[in-house]
Amino acid sequence: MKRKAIILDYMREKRWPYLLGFALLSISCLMQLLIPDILGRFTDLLEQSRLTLEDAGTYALWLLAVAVGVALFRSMGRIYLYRLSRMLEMRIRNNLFSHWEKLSAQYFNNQRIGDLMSHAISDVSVIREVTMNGIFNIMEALVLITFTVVTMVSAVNGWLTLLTMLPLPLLSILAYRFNKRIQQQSSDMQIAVSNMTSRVQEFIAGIRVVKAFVQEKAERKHFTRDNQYAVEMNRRFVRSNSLFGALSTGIVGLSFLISVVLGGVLVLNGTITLGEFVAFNTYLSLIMGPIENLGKVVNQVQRGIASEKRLLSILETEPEVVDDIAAKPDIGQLEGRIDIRNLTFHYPEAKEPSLKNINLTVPRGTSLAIVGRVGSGKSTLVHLLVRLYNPPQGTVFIDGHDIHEIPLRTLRGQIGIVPQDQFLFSTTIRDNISFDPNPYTENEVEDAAKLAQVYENIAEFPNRFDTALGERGISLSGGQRQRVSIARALIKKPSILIFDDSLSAVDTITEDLILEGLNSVMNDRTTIIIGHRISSVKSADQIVVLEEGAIAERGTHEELLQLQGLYADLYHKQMLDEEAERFPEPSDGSEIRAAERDIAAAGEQLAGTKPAVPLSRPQVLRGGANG
Ligand SMILES: Nc1ncnc2c1ncn2[C@@H]1O[C@H](COP(=O)(O)OP(=O)(O)OP(=O)(O)O)[C@@H](O)[C@H]1O
Repeated sequence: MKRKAIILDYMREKRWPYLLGFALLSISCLMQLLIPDILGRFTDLLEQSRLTLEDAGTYALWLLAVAVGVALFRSMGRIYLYRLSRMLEMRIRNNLFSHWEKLSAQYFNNQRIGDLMSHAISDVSVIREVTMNGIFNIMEALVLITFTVVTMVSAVNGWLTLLTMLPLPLLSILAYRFNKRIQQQSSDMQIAVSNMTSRVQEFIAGIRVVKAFVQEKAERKHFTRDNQYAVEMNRRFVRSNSLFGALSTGIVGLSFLISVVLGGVLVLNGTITLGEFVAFNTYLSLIMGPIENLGKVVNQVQRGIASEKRLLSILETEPEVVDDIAAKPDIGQLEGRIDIRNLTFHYPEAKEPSLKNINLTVPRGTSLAIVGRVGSGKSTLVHLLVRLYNPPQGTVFIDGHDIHEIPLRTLRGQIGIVPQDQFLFSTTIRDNISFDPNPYTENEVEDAAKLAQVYENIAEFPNRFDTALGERGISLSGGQRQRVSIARALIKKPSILIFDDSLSAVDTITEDLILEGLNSVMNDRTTIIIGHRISSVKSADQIVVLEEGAIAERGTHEELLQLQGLYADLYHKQMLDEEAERFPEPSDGSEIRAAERDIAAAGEQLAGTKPAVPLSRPQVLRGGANG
């Protein structure tokens, strides 16, 4: 649905509650008009020496009653209007969150977290301010100024009113002149704050890298620069705001000066009474606040428009990956046969395709392993299977259905993916494992953890499955995190299970245990394993080697070895490395040096890079094909 205006649409929808708030405020404004009148009458009686003690008491009681009434209705109106704007704030945040949920992975690739946080916090708060204080001030100003001016004309003097009001149009001209500048500065200020937020967020997420590379000083320098810039932007904004505030106060003061001078002359020549003069100046002081506030409201509204524009640009971003019109809701259980036909895929704005003419069939219940260098397109291929990105129509099929025909919920609900980035939420291990719309029993959570070979680790934690994880599961080791994310995919008992380089952080013995365990549950299910270790891919029913987005080799482990290509090179390199490890201290070192030369040569050939130092085992195993 296209949204035209967040604030106006909301006010239109809540017009009756807003009218009620307006009515409460109007009553308080009208009651305020009684105060100058009471003071005027009191002054006239005093001047004519006709004031009795009883009159004084009555006037005092009236003033008290009016003050209580004004306070009561004004605060009721304020509370009421504030509640409406808090509800709008909550609604925008919810809409923003659910809209973000619909947007594609590509959208988030192009955004910085700081910008998103700034939209969620600053922009929404600015809108709340506009609808809270802004609308309150506009309503109060409209009612109070209109009624007061009418009373000033009818009850005191038309000319005096006209002349004292004369400087006020200057306020509108001033607001117009400041309009663009303040809006631009508000946006610069928000960008500066979001730059700073992004830097802090990135610094905290990468704290270990920063420390390991001794980059604290450099990071501090960058942060100080961003911080100074944010303060400077804020200063510019405050300077313009203050200048505007000062000039508008000056204009209001000028009108007060005219009132005192001209009003004094009118009293002296007997055109108005002293009581009317006092009442007139009290009327004027009543509208001074609202007139000043009008100036502020102009600023608030300007900032609100800028924030509304930014929020609308997010809320109007069309989600790229949605259920197609062709989606068939009756597609239920998937069996897991995968067919990929002539798949060529470009990321938006990428010059080169990341996948080129892929043709592949994975029968139900079989396993496919994908190996290849860094950036050869392995993750892209599996991301297309879960439609994190949209493959072209007619290229990817599951059980014979084009995946565009399979409702997203069905598709993703039946594919268990263990992503390369084993992101865990800052909640308990149990919640991380059972992260699925379906509820799971304690036994199911434990079974998944057992299959993923992480049960024993969890059982050793004092709170077992209730152990809370820090941000990104910081209290777990890399291997433990990887296994918890494996358990999270296994618990769904998916028709298709995908490991995107997800066994890299576990040792080979644990890897064997995980793969063995999987055999028992994956009988009828299809498995795709992306890996760099031969040990994790060699028993797959078919193995494909990707090279620059295209399938360079395919076959079983034995077939690929016979082919003597990239796969065989990777295998020999890893074998050599294992040999080197088995004979750590040869008599004169010549064997290990020879092995190291072979490994380095294989590494260069496969990864296209020249290792600066002889490779150690883990480097070879994980860095061979992926450089
Ligand atoms: N969101 C994206 N937008 C544009 N290009 C992308 C995007 N994601 C990946 N690429 C590019 O697509 C190509 C394939 O990337 P992909 O992540 O699929 O490689 P990979 O084989 O999984 O690498 P690795 O072994 O490092 O995981 C690379 O050239 C990469 O730079």
